[in-house]
Amino acid sequence: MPSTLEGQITMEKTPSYFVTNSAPKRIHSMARDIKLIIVVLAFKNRTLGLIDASWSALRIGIYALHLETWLQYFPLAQMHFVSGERLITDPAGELGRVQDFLGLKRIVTDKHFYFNKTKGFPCLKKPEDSSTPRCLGKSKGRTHPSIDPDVICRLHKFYKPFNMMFYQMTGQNFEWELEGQQ
Ligand SMILES: Nc1ncnc2c1ncn2[C@@H]1O[C@H](COP(=O)(O)OS(=O)(=O)O)[C@@H](OP(=O)(O)O)[C@H]1O
Repeated sequence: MPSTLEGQITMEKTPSYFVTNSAPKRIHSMARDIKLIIVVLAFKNRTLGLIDASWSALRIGIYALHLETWLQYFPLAQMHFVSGERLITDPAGELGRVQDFLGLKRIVTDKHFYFNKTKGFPCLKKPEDSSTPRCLGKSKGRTHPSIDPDVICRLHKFYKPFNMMFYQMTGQNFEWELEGQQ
């Protein structure tokens, strides 16, 4: 990782940290004043958990459980939760809140995104290092398999109490119980 200069913010992205029990303690002993950004998504909108209904896949989505571990080391004020659903429907709004959380000026706005019909996702109009629009690669925004409605229903019942707990802990309702979400 390159050195962070005055006025720069170092960012590191490892999705698995949030679900790794040993991560909060180790990260806290390294840097206790960092800000944590966690992207969360209704189970139905995640691919992994649906392809492989193993315990480890199910466990990933029990956000309340993971958050409880993190709260033993970091206060909620140092965390920001990004709605994975809104990141797709309103990327500028969601990134606006991320910039606020990081204490940055809202530089990234609506004018940086457009909806790419072929990709089916928002893409960048003009990335920093190029003058041409850019979408995320093939491994992002994959086609999801269709799932038996009965399995969806059972997963819904499984996650509901954990989601309620998560909304209470974060003070944010991600509305995954609304029809069409989860
Ligand atoms: N703009 C845009 N383009 C493409 N994909 C988008 C976008 N915004 C959010 N998403 C969703 O992000 C999912 C992939 O994210 P990541 O691979 O970074 O997740 S992870 O790091 O592996 O946890 C990816 O999940 P999959 O649909 O399962 O591939 C998308 O649902």
